Amino acid sequence: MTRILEVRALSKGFDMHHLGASMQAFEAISLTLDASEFLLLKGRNGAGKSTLLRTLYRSYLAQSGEILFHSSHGVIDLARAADVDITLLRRTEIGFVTQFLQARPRVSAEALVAEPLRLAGWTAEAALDEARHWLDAFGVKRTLWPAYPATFSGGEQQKVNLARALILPQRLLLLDEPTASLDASARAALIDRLAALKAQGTAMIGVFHHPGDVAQLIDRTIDLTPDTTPDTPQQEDRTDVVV
Ligand SMILES: Nc1ncnc2c1ncn2[C@@H]1O[C@H](COP(=O)(O)OP(=O)(O)OP(=O)(O)O)[C@@H](O)[C@H]1O
Repeated sequence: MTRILEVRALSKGFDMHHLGASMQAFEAISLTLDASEFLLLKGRNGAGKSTLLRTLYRSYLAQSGEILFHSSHGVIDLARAADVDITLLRRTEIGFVTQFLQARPRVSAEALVAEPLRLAGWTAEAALDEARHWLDAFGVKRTLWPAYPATFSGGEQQKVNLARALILPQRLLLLDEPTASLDASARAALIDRLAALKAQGTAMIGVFHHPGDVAQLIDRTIDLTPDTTPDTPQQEDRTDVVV
């Protein structure tokens, strides 16, 4: 078993300056994740699922605790790593998949999807070929490939986003409701891609409104709702603790 992530006593709160108050999104979370494991985060609205994913990705700074990521270069605490290291890891080892595309002015859909490969050293031609393959796999119409995604429908933008986010195998993939508003064939393509990445060793932590979509991928479940007790067999097998 190859360890990918060890989260120790991780907490995150927000200062709400306009109210002169702070609120705790989650507190003292500990978990481990190995290669090829898929961990489902569940919990009621506002339980902190998205905030935990964003804290792991370092979009948010942790309040306390450790996020020990076993990178290909050694163990690094994502809670404390320098921004430059985080940028590099995001390029090569840690992916974040949401339903929202960050379109850029005058960048075509195919160029946007090819970009991670270009940054990884692929030639322009090979990267474009691969990008087109994934745009096709996710069901983006051929006529849209050279167009700018800013004007695409929500679902089309989401498919471009998935192609871009999943084109390169990563060590760790954070999934924040990636199936929301996808049509059935794109959902099937996404699940196929996640299954292939999992088989190749990618570890995944995901939030899904309809976990049934990914039922066959889930190895363990953690409930972030405060005061919940483990309720799945997978959890009882393991020592992960959410307090
Ligand atoms: N940037 C922020 N500033 C202040 N409070 C925030 C911020 N982001 C999230 N919160 C608060 O943190 C709590 C957890 O939010 P989060 O979005 O992580 O919940 P969630 O479990 O993903 O919810 P949902 O199922 O509704 O998507 C909520 O009470 C939310 O209001």
